[in-house]
Amino acid sequence: MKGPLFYSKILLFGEYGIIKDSKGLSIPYNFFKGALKTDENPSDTARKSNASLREYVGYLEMVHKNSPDLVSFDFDAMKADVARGMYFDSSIPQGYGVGSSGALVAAIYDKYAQDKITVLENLTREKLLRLKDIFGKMESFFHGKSSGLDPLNSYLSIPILINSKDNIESTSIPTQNPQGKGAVFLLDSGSTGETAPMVQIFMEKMKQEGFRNMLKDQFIKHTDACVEDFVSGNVKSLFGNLKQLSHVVLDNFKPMIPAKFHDLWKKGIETNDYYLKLCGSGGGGYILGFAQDLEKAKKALKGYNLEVVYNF
Ligand SMILES: Nc1ncnc2c1ncn2[C@@H]1O[C@H](COP(=O)(O)OP(=O)(O)O)[C@@H](O)[C@H]1O
Ligand SMILES: C[C@@](O)(CCOP(=O)(O)O)CC(=O)O
Repeated sequence: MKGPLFYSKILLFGEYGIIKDSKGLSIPYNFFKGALKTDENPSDTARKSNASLREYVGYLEMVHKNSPDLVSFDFDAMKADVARGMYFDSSIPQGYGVGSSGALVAAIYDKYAQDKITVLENLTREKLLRLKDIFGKMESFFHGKSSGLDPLNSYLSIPILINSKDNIESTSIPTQNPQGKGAVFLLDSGSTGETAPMVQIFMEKMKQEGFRNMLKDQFIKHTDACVEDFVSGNVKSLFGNLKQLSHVVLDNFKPMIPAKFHDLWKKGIETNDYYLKLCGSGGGGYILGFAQDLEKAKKALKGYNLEVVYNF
């Protein structure tokens, strides 16, 4: 893969909550990546990607028309490249919660945005927020309401901490301990999920007062506590809060958890061998797991495909 590369991300905490006003923490995941490319003899996948970019150009024109002050692009170059068959050559699985659309959005902004905010300049809080706004609009094409955090993470390739809607910063996370027994891992659900309908379900649920209260008093409370614990390296407290978060998600975000994982999710909470949470919008794709003792978790999850992404 040539050209600037854009990586997948893992939203450790904050899915759905960050659309409202929770904290969030997102880290680059360099295992998967993508770049814009043009081939002499495009494959079927390349053609399909190109067709989707064709539609995307029209959407971006509309975004620019509606909000000319937000962002503008070199549309002539973009259209010419797309007509020549440009596509997003990407190993990032789609609908797996690791930000395939985010990386694509970051790549398009990087190549075609005018007066773009670059990675090299001093990224003040204002610039980060502006980028997040632009990316939120750009990514909406792929899944309706978007916080813009996925493309921001992919564009900057650094961990991003969301303190609240209008307070975000780049951050560092505690260094990994390769000898540590604890781990964060991805669990492959074996099927893809679709972000758009999941976000739609969430927005529908938000019309109910009971759900809104649960979100504020439980989901966001535990999410915020997890973010604080993770960033400060407070592992003991983190696992207490993770258990509560896992529980609240199982009780209130059932459509986002593939049915065949409901029992496994519950078993983790009961045995404390591991705690599961959503990875991105859910509905399929990856599920994110946390274990204090990875070997124990592996035994309990025998037969499932685990990919370790962080060691405590
Ligand atoms: N390589 C690609 N080429 C063209 N479009 C892509 C590519 N990768 C992702 N997309 C677009 O992004 C969508 C998936 O993004 P999304 O629903 O946000 O899921 P996720 O971010 O979890 O992968 C796809 O349906 C497709 O429209
Ligand atoms: C559900 C949400 O909070 C995260 C979505 O992540 P993904 O598109 O599934 O990678 C939406 C968003 O913040 O853009």
